[in-house]
Amino acid sequence: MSEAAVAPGSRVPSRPSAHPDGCAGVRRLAQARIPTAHGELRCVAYAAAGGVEHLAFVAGEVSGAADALVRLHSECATGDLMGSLRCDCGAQLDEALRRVATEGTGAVVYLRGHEGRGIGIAAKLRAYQLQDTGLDTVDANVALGLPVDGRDYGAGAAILHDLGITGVRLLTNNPDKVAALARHGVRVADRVPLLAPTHGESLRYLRTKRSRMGHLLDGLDSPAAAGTPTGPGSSDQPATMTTASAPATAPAEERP
Ligand SMILES: Nc1nc2c(ncn2[C@@H]2O[C@H](COP(=O)(O)OP(=O)(O)OP(=O)(O)O)[C@@H](O)[C@H]2O)c(=O)[nH]1
Ligand SMILES: [Zn+2]
Repeated sequence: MSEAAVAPGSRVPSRPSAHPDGCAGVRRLAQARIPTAHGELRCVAYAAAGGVEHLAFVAGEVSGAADALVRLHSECATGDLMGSLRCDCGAQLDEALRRVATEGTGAVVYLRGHEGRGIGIAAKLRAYQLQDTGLDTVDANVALGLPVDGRDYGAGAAILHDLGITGVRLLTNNPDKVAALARHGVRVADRVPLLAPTHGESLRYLRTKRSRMGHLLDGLDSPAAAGTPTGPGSSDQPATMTTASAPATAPAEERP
């Protein structure tokens, strides 16, 4: 079934990697020490296919690690740079950096070219416009004739390989990301949930990720999250997202 054929409201099928047999090559370009609010990290820049430059922010000595704490973070200019509350990316990135720096070893790999789940920033903005007319994040991509999720993790796997990381504890709520890394030869020893505070606008997006993309997001139905006001102009006070079990009667999935 092609992604364009995803029926509205239905679960998106898992996507096999475009490169099931190996990792896209990357080339190490440069590195430098980067002091951050969470501690000192080493930033390594890589060149990948198509002229894309990825970044790895590394804490401590990871070479030879079989269970390094790792985040593969997809670029999101609106969330990561500008603090958009339409998604949880910015808060997830900050939390991942904090966790890796606190642990003292590990890496946050920042994957450029993943913007908008691979469709690019302009197309993501078009998708946002469609979402403001009622489509959810999956159907908006489909309506544009674009993949629901066009990301490939070959370069990410190659970067881990270059760093000498043989196995990871992966910071993610996305089981497809775990499977994709495994297909690229990275042993995923564990999946570590990465839950960010929810806001009125991101709650709808997160519920779609859970219901249609299989993301493992416990706690979305906790009273704090469910009670968060939604829509433009709503309070931007975060509702803490926890791993508490959901109540028996979950609110309807997002459809404005
Ligand atoms: N096309 C599209 N992309 C989005 C939208 N919201 C966020 N993104 C992009 O989605 C990417 C992040 O993917 P997510 O599905 O939020 O999370 P994930 O990385 O798969 O999973 P986690 O590891 O749990 O964070 C970033 O590149 C964002 O730019 C949206 O509504 N439409
Ligand atoms: Zn985002």
